[in-house]
Amino acid sequence: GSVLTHTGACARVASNIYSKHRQACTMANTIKYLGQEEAQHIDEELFNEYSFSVDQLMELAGLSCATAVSKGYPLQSLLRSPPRVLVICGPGNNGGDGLVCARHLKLFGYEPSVLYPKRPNKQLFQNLTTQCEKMDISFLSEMPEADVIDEAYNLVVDAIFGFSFKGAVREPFGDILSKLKKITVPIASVDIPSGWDVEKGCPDGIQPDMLISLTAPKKAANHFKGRYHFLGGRFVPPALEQKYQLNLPQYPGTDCVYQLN
Ligand SMILES: NC(=O)C1=CN([C@@H]2O[C@H](COP(=O)(O)OP(=O)(O)OC[C@H]3O[C@@H](n4cnc5c(N)ncnc54)[C@H](OP(=O)(O)O)[C@@H]3O)[C@@H](O)[C@H]2O)[C@@H](O)CC1
Ligand SMILES: [K+]
Repeated sequence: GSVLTHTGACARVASNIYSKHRQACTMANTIKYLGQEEAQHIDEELFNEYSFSVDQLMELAGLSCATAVSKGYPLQSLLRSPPRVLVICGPGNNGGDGLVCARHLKLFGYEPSVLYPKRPNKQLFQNLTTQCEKMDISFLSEMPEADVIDEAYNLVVDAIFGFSFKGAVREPFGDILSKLKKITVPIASVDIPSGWDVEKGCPDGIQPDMLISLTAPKKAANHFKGRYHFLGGRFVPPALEQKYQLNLPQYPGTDCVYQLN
């Protein structure tokens, strides 16, 4: 009896080790980290060939970001009450993801405030702004000092720049990023840590605690040293995934995020 039990236990341990090993190998070998141009091509293809609208994908991207935040920083774990979160939105679609994220964070019970200093003159972004305002999400008129952020907020969502960022940072974002370098509360970056080169990263840039890669990680994610790396944006059609050999991991059940580490 005891021999049989022992054999069974060994087989279970072995199969466990094997499946963990296989999981680790699949992870290490296959998920593709995209270059800037490749990320832009996939983006164009989703809209032009697959007929998605920006609103659709942005909603799923922003929902993924809010979900990842709630997994990494659950309401009951926050040190400051009320559960304030500062969401900083940039002038492109990364900023749009931030607005959607703020709205979902509010629905999840957080108290988001948005800083949105450069607003594009497009209906989509005006709508997202109105939706936030109607949900009593406050918009700040200027970037708070680093010590004020540390006192008032539990974390900062960085939705300033995504995969179209290029060149030297222009104002007012230079000032905003230099303040973000001084804060001690965690930063959760949407798609790419803002100010980082999309492929090479930025050793003296902001150092987020969380990165939410959308669609697929970008090469800059190789330089991410924070605690939580999530994959979100569960909207990639299998044919597109195959064409670009993205080798995305299997999202668990119906989850909209996958924790990479
Ligand atoms: N298919 C997908 O994968 C999906 C992608 N989605 C999301 O979209 C993101 C990509 O969005 P994007 O292409 O609109 O560009 P983004 O990175 O937000 O920045 C562009 C803005 O920044 C500005 N800017 C640039 N450089 C600058 C500088 N040095 N200093 C200052 N400003 C600078 C630039 O200004 P401009 O050069 O035009 O004056 C422009 O206004 C992607 O990362 C993901 O988050 C999801 O929503 C849905 C599905
Ligand atoms: K970002």
